[in-house]
Amino acid sequence: MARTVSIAQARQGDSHTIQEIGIPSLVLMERAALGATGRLLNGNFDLTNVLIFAGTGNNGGDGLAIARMLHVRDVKVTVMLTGAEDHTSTETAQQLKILHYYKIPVMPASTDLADYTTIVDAIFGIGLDRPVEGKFADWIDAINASSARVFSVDVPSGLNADTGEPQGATVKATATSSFAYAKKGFVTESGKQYTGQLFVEDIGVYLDDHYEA
Ligand SMILES: NC(=O)C1=CN([C@@H]2O[C@H](COP(=O)(O)OP(=O)(O)OC[C@H]3O[C@@H](n4cnc5c(N)ncnc54)[C@H](O)[C@@H]3O)[C@@H](O)[C@H]2O)[C@@H](O)CC1
Ligand SMILES: [K+]
Repeated sequence: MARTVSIAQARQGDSHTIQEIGIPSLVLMERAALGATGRLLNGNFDLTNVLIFAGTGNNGGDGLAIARMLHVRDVKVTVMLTGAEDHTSTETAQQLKILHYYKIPVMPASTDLADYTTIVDAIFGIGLDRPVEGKFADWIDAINASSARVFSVDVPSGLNADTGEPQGATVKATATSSFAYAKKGFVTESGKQYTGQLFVEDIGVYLDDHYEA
């Protein structure tokens, strides 16, 4: 079985790579998005009308980079953002700026998802830190109820990546691209029901040079 890591290990791997090795965060994000975009382009997804459902953290930033990579390949893509454009992480703000250059439509999140053939779930990754409730739960319920195929970025949003237990409303994905390593929660009986087909993308983060799991 492929190696799995805890959320703490995943975070440690990212920060070591960025801060000590010196590979910029946006480079890791670009590699993550390239890997995921390849799965979307080469997998069994109807890319007629793609929605990127993006959060304001770096998981959302990955989603925005995927939006751009699909757009330049002539895929029709729309972005829904769960929060205000001026309340995003640094990397996600940069990805938004790039999207605006390309004039890719960005709109506030909603539950009206009927038109989309594929939904990319980039709401929460390993930064999930509390149960999913309120409007976030409404959005995730709408994603799960839609007829679109759902592709999750790094972690199905709402899933506790350590335990594989849902933290309130949780996306049930058709497929998930996880970055660097699969997460421990994905191989539990519960977690397996949420990831769908699991891919692991090499983004240039390797734990063995500094950390014994
Ligand atoms: N540079 C890096 O560290 C990399 C990060 N990557 C991506 O970044 C993700 C982690 O990014 P972040 O640490 O920004 O975290 P996330 O983007 O997973 O989520 C953080 C945001 O969600 C909010 N949040 C958490 N739980 C919530 C809840 N229940 N209801 C409402 N809001 C909630 C937090 O307040 C925060 O604003 C990874 O999963 C991966 O997708 C990748 O781009 C690879 C490199
Ligand atoms: K996600």
